[in-house]
Amino acid sequence: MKSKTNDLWKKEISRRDMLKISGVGILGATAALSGVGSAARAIGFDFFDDDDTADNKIDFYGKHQPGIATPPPSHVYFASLSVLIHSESELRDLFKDWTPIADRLMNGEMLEGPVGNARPPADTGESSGLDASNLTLTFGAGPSLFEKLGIKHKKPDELADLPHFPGDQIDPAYSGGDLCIQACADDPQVAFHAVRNLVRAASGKVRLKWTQAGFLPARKSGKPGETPRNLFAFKDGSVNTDPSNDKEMNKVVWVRPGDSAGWLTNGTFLAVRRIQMHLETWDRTALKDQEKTFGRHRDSGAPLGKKKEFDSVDLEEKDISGNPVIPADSHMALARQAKESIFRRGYSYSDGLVAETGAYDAGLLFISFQKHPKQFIAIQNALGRADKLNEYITHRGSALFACFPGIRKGGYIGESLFASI
Ligand SMILES: C=CC1=C(C)c2cc3[nH]c(cc4nc(cc5[nH]c(cc1n2)c(C)c5CCC(=O)O)C(CCC(=O)O)=C4C)c(C)c3C=C
Ligand SMILES: [Fe+2]
Repeated sequence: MKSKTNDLWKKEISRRDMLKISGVGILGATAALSGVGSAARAIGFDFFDDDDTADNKIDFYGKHQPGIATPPPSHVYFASLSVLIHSESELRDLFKDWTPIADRLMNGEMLEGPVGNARPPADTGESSGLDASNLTLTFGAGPSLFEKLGIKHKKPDELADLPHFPGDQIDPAYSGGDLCIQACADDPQVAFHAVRNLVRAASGKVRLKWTQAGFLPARKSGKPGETPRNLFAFKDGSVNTDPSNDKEMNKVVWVRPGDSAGWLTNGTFLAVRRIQMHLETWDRTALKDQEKTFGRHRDSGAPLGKKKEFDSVDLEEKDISGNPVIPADSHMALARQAKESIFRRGYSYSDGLVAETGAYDAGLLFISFQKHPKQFIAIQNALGRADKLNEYITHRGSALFACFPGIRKGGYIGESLFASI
């Protein structure tokens, strides 16, 4: 914290300052931290951990979790976890332990603890010298969590494994999970480091189930605000929910009071699909067929028959032979058929080869946020049945998580879940 110490007048104090004052040392063991937290609260101070002066830093605290409406940095490290604990109180302790760590990671700070050559360093260390890199950490709970912890009564009904969709070839190795951590950052090493250190701090309480790294074009190499291209070279995200528009986000993404379980208010549902894209087949496909597949021009991103990316889409328009200009089986036409909206925030991935075929194991780590999973399900049902794009893709991984509301200063991850009955 570079400048917040004199905010004592405002009754705000950082955990680090508090630790210094109490002589515990900077961010010691998390057990020590929670003790200091109570001490701080007891004398009337609120936490004020966010280091607003840190470089390239996103706020950890707020009404909604970061990593949803915040601009997507160029890398993701997505981790699905299995819990090894058995009770709600153990989960609460885990989230209390993770909170100051997540805050510190998002401030671009190294984890600190007891030192000495005879023990492993407190921080795994690979982000040493790197800044916060716009790291965001987003935490979610999968349907299986509630059963494992004996709290099925707290599971929102709509939080269930996604159904089987036509054409799915789902591999359990990339599916499900009790918890998820979505780490996004402009530096892939920062995203990886964050997950690694959170999982390490929870040793014996969670283990990794599956992970997936992903990427977007680096923000600094493209024109600002330009829609990124996917691995089929098409602009992906031209029509999407606008994360800066609160009205739209409230309609499409954020759970509002009465929409779901009360504890999920201001949270959302995260659907994730690991979708292999058959690059070899695509690269043998004529440009006009590629464009008919999406219903858009490749270079401009414009709807077929139009000039500019954001020109309006007219699915009724016919060519001189009376055929639709935008084919009815194009990805865009079918995605619209469901008349549902979602907020897409996916990343490309490339993971070596598929052993059996020697093909690229590359594609889209599709991630969407919506206030109810039925929004995603309706669109995927429409696509799964008839999408021309299905000739070029295979869905291989699938999971659904309920992402907690944002974390309040002085609070902890998932707090509302434990306050609910
Ligand atoms: C269930 C939801 C969706 C999945 C799964 C999905 C996979 C997928 N999409 C592309 C590439 C593009 N998608 C585009 C548009 C688009 N896609 C969805 C939903 C899913 N896509 C929606 C709701 C939309 C918007 C439709 C509209 O209202 O116009 C586009 C066009 C450009 C754009 O608007 O973003 C592309 C390109 C791939 C490659 C893929 C799986 C690998
Ligand atoms: Fe799409």
